[in-house]
Amino acid sequence: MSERVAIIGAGKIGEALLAGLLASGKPTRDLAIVEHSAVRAAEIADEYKVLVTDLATAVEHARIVVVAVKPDGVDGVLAALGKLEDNNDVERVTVTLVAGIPAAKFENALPAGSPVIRVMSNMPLLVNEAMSVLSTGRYATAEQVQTVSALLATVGKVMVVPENLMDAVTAISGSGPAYVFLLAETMIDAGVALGLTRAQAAAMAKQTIRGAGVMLTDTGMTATDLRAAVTSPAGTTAAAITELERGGVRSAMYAATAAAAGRSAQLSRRPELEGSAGNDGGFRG
Ligand SMILES: NC(=O)C1=CN([C@@H]2O[C@H](COP(=O)(O)OP(=O)(O)OC[C@H]3O[C@@H](n4cnc5c(N)ncnc54)[C@H](OP(=O)(O)O)[C@@H]3O)[C@@H](O)[C@H]2O)C=CC1
Ligand SMILES: O=C(O)[C@@H]1CCC=N1
Repeated sequence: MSERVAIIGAGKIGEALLAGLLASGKPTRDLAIVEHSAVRAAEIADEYKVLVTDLATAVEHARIVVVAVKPDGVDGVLAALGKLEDNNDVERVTVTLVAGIPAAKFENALPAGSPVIRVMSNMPLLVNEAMSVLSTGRYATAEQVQTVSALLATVGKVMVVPENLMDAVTAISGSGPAYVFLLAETMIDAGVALGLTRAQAAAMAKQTIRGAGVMLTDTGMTATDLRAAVTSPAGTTAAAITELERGGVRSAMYAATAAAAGRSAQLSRRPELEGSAGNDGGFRG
């Protein structure tokens, strides 16, 4: 893959994408970063030895322009992209990683017919284990979808869905790593409460979640069958699961993901709400 990629916004997800692409072998010369914050820009240039530059320079030869700013920053990016002279000799595809914002918003602001692909990826980009889910805008060609899919396949798994599923995707795989990290955090605290040192509990929780994750992806067994395999009749796991059910773990997950999907839908109508406390209680991923 030799296409030059410009990433606008080198925050948490922009950096994760950058780091993942570099780790997967993409040459530094094929990447360019645009970052608002001068401090952050200097950190990224220092850490990754990559070109951090202005929008016009970054976009000039880019085949793929990735927008990785918060929803309330999209208008600013689109205004700046709209002011650029389109003297590119290659056709450019805009990839938006922004939660909640429809591809049509980009298509309406960019020059007529501009190809746009909306992607919900997730933080494991950083370790080349992302789940990236694409939906195709009105003007993106099959070849462009293939190009972007191939790029994202270097940093994890890729799936294509209709855009009306993107709020659900955001709730499951976009925000999903945070649910697992919360579980890990809680298991570690609970282990300390049971008498383990924090280091012991952390090592056990991390390896247990890693091992369970590999079993989920690599054995071909369902989550239900795997859980049953661990649960001996009248054993310790059954005792634990009885308490998790009593605590409403399933209904909490349904409610949590419904809240995330609702928030994504809300952002599509009111991106300026991003950053304000909504039904997520103000906690941010
Ligand atoms: N974090 C995650 O796990 C995931 C995030 N996303 C999506 O990715 C997007 C970014 O999220 P995240 O990385 O967490 O947010 P961050 O706030 O960490 O990163 C956004 C970065 O973009 C910069 N920025 C804002 N406007 C511009 C601009 N016009 N030009 C250049 N840089 C700009 C910001 O600078 P400054 O702070 O100075 O404004 C900031 O450094 C969001 O839309 C989110 O929905 C999607 C999937 C997962
Ligand atoms: O919390 C958020 O809004 C972003 C989108 C998915 C993960 N983080």
